[in-house]
Amino acid sequence: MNINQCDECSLHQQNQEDLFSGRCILVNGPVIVGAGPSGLAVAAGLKQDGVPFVILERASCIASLWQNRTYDRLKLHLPKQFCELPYIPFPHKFPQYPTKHQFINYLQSYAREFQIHPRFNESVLSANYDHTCGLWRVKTVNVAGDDSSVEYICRWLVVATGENAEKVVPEFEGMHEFGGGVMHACDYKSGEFYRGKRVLVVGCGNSGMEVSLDLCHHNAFPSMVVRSSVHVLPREILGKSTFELGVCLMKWMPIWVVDKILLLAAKLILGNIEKYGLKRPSMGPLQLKNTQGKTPVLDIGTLSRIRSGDVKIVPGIKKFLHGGVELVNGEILEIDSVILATGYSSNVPSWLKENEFFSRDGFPTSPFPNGWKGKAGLYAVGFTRRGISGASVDAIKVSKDIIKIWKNETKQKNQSVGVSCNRKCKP
Ligand SMILES: Cc1cc2nc3c(=O)[nH]c(=O)nc-3n(C[C@H](O)[C@H](O)[C@H](O)COP(=O)(O)OP(=O)(O)OC[C@H]3O[C@@H](n4cnc5c(N)ncnc54)[C@H](O)[C@@H]3O)c2cc1C
Ligand SMILES: NC(=O)C1=CN([C@@H]2O[C@H](COP(=O)(O)OP(=O)(O)OC[C@H]3O[C@@H](n4cnc5c(N)ncnc54)[C@H](OP(=O)(O)O)[C@@H]3O)[C@@H](O)[C@H]2O)C=CC1
Ligand SMILES: O=C(O)C(=O)Cc1c[nH]c2ccccc12
Repeated sequence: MNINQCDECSLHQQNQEDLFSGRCILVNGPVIVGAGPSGLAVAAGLKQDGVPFVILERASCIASLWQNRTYDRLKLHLPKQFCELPYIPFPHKFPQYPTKHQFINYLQSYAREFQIHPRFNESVLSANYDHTCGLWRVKTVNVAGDDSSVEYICRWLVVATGENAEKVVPEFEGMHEFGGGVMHACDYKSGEFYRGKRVLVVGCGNSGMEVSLDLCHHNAFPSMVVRSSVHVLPREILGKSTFELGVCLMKWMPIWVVDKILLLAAKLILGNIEKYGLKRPSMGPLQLKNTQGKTPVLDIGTLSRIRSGDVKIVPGIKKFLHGGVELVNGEILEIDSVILATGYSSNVPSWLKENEFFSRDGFPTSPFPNGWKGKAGLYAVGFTRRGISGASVDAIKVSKDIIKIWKNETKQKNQSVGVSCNRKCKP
């Protein structure tokens, strides 16, 4: 067997064609899938203690959600202290709500500081636990052109592919007859391409709301589909972040009481929003986020555009027609373009061959704070439905746990030098 030590990432490269049609690489440490904030935070923790690892990233850059799949004017909507990764704070000069460019710059210097070098353009196709040898087998395909595949073999597998890995694109009757442009919000960059156009924005989460506002800024005419209900909260209450207020109150009282307080404040500040067609869910905003992952809208100005009539609220879609749409109330709207702000899903079930730790929706079965560690060296980071601060909490726990075991195992291995490993991996 030809085993090479790779200096860059402490890999043992094993050129054994009979194991797998592509290359087979034995990793001395964890494989981390995803180089977004979650993957980077785990990597940083490991680096600090000298534990080697490999990060696999399907895109050609770190934080691809932020770099490739968000619109130009996006800002963080939680205050900066809730969006920092462990170990390195944001620069002091950052505003309360950093822009996406500031956030990306921070993540890039974070990766530089910890010398994190992901293997870009490697999309993980499958990961199986091999009971025979007690190791994970992670297969990737190179998506940059040559389609070559690699199998990584490792003791620990960290899933950091995110809650927003894939866009949700619903099917609508008559969509192919529509004839105008249709794009998902993740491909929307700016309203400048929609000047003077009638745009149907499907969905009223933070994406739908913010895309509609951006369209207004560019003199387009958005109609936003609200098919069920939505919680809209002011981003600030009496000058203090609503999110921060919620976090503070939750230390002292049950979540449903906090929800009542936030809703009362929202009513005083925003008035009755139901009269605009924005029906509120029966469950409170934080409880809904915690149990179903539905994020409340933190209003950054769309509501005043709804009040003024610049953003029209419309009910659910019945079907698309040529150059228009029929709504469930029978109304027919003429439109030029459609933006699907219909959300995202986890992609874990498509590649992780495991059915205990992760459920079929691609989230860990155990809720926060217990969803970070599975069996047989499997970990999850960034599936807490608590944004970047939740991911940071996970990342610290995961890296500490792996460091502890890795150090123990390395010590034992060093103590038993000369004893050869009799574990075998079958192809
Ligand atoms: C528009 C938008 C704005 C947001 N704003 C905020 C905010 O202000 N504050 C906040 O706290 N949270 C916010 N969030 C929540 C968001 O989930 C986090 O900000 C953060 O990006 C999560 O980091 P992550 O690393 O877990 O996931 P991601 O950032 O999605 O990173 C996952 C990485 O995994 C890669 N990947 C996925 N599948 C594979 C595969 N099979 N093989 C290899 N690589 C793979 C992806 O390409 C991606 O780079 C926002 C989300 C969105 C969509
Ligand atoms: N500034 C920021 O920081 C921003 C943050 N984000 C975050 O990104 C994440 C994703 O947000 P977002 O992209 O808004 O996704 P969400 O999942 O929050 O919202 C999806 C929306 O699409 C609607 N929808 C889905 N399918 C259909 C359908 N077939 N017909 C009509 N409506 C449909 C949903 O309605 P229903 O509820 O009825 O299912 C819902 O209103 C969130 O966590 C959000 O907070 C997003 C934008 C900006
Ligand atoms: O922006 C997001 O998607 C987040 O997940 C951040 C977040 C976590 N918990 C919340 C509660 C209310 C609004 C946003 C969030």
